[in-house]
Amino acid sequence: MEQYIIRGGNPLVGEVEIGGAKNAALGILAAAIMTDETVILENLPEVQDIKVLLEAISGIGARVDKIEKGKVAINGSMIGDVSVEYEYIKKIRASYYLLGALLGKYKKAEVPLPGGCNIGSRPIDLHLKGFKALGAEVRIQNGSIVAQAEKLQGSHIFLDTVSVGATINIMMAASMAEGRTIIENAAREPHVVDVANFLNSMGANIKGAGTDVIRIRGVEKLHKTEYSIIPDQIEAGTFMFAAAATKGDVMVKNVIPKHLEATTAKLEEIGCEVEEFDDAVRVVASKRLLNTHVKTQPYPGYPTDMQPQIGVALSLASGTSIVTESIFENRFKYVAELVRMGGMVKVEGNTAIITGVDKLTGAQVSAPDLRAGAALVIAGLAAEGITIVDDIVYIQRGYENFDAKLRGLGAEIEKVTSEKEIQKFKFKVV
Ligand SMILES: CC(=O)N[C@H]1[C@@H](OP(=O)(O)OP(=O)(O)OC[C@H]2O[C@@H](n3ccc(=O)[nH]c3=O)[C@H](O)[C@@H]2O)O[C@H](CO)[C@@H](O)[C@@H]1O
Ligand SMILES: C=C(OP(=O)(O)O)C(=O)O
Repeated sequence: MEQYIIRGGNPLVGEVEIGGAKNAALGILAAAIMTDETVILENLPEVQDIKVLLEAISGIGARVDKIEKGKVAINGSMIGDVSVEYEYIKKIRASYYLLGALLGKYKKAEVPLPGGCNIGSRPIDLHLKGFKALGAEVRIQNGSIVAQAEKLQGSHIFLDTVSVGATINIMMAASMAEGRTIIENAAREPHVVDVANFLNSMGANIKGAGTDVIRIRGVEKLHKTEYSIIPDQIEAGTFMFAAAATKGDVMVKNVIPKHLEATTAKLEEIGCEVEEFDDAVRVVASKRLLNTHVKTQPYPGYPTDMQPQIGVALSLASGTSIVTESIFENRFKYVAELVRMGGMVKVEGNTAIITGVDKLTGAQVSAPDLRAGAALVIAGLAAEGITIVDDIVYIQRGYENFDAKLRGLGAEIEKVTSEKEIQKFKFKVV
């Protein structure tokens, strides 16, 4: 079992390059099989979730050729099977995008109920409601969602809750439906826009992505394209908070600063300087962080995927902060681990009350999920002494070369697999 071992206390200083957005890439990979022509994708992050989805796509007969790092060619003309195997699906959430993609293209799909991080109950009723509104018959059978239709017919769909997954899934299926679909109360996340731009580059007709009303005129066929995925705003935000928590000075490169506005605003509120460039942001934290209140919201609000990272930074701020999680009911699992490192945090319902402490101290902790795991790494980097983070498989779902990128900023962090390696790290002279 791989673990991270960290000797905390070094301010992070230097430059870090951000990769492609995992959550955009997952939607785009699924959408890429909707044409029989070859699609070339660039800036794919080399993370576990992407590997799993690529395997699932090959598993149903699509051809996947790696051209170079982060660049693949996908050809969906040979898909012979519209039923996806559970082996792939149980590992990731975004496997549900194969439903919208296969239903749109073949008018039939069979995909096991998805996995992903255990951050809440995560229903997919809105995805299914959307497919039904497009005329599909949808049923759950032996643990799988089976959706099929004679033909898909455009429809007017109102999403009761703002859902990234449902918006993208319905958008994909509706792209190949007959007539016009309107999605109201649509999610506005940058990855929704990226998937829409990608589909449009394949010949789809989608307007309004990035607003809460998306209009789609269905087309019969989609065609080949070459497309480069947007930078990952959550990876970028994670490094921005790592800089803040360690009182560092980090230039986060290859980002779209506009996508980081909610994160930037909070960093400024807690006393960091954030300088914006065309495709980079620099975060400088020269004094003790200040307390604040934050509530997670759909984009352009503060992202739930950045909640654990700000929680850890606020545990080192002066005064009391309040963090409210309004998207998922189970996203405070890092708190128990943070308390073991000396954090003073109390969770009441969907709120964490954080009393800032002067310092955290290293401990052995477990990553409970992807972003909570990354946040515990930040805690370890800021803490005095040695921290060991277990269950880093969760972190590897969404961060490419996390430890190497952190080492590039002066962090002392290693990926280890044995007690011997841990001892070697502990006794390394610094
Ligand atoms: C692979 C991927 O892109 N994952 C992201 C995606 O997850 P995911 O697409 O699962 O999240 P959603 O945006 O759908 O969820 C938002 C809220 O809607 C609820 N809901 C959702 C669908 C549904 O059919 N019914 C329903 O009630 C959820 O329980 C949640 O409370 O967006 C989340 C919110 O930004 C992020 O935290 C995840 O990292
Ligand atoms: C929760 C996340 O991913 P998933 O929805 O795939 O579990 C995430 O990216 O933070």
